[in-house]
Amino acid sequence: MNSAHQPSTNNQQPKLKVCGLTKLDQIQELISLDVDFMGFIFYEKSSRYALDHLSLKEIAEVPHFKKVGVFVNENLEKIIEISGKAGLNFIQLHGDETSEYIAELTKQLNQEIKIIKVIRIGNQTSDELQKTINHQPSTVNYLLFDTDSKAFGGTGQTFDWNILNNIDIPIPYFLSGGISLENVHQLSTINHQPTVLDINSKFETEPGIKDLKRIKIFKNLISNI
Ligand SMILES: O=C(O)c1ccccc1N[C@@H]1O[C@H](COP(=O)(O)O)[C@@H](O)[C@H]1O
Repeated sequence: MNSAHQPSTNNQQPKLKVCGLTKLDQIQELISLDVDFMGFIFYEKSSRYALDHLSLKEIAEVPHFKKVGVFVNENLEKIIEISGKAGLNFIQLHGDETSEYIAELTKQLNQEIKIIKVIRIGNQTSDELQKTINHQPSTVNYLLFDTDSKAFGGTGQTFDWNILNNIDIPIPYFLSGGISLENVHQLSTINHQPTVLDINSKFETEPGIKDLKRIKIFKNLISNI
């Protein structure tokens, strides 16, 4: 990754990703709402594991061109197989995937599929975080910042967004981790705005069941940012 890249403020209106989808009728409604990215979790330990509710064929037939598959330390063959059968457009690597792993995945993956690498933020310093960012391979298309946890993600916990003001983020990024109707106004404290806001557990009535009313309100709120 080119660390000499100048930071940009990205004043564009953020796009929206809704993650942890498990129900076809809800997916249809979200498509009608023009949600930009649809997230499916392919991590068996998640309470939002897509394949407990949907088949790969059903996901492939979802008429949307920004379908994101979320994987945690998964073996490469499985990612290649699922991404092909489910017609994924983005792979979100939410575990501890190394540069070597990402390089190998990029070689084997359909070249049209984009890679989102998650960086989980815990108690690292901004210098440590910057190093992690700078060491990502150039084949990573987007970063995603989420709160660190033993469960890897989907906890509804936020991290201190201030740390993003102390680092250079050289490529577009997704912001996630407990984003809600209650805290979205604090986005204005971030200098370099995220390209995509990734919402999940704070917009659910139970894991995998989305609260569409709240998502509509959120979408309206961010379209006025
Ligand atoms: O949602 C999950 O169950 C999950 C499990 C393992 C890895 C990632 C997971 N979801 C991702 O977590 C973030 C933040 O979610 P939340 O808003 O804090 O609930 C989001 O990127 C999901 O893609």
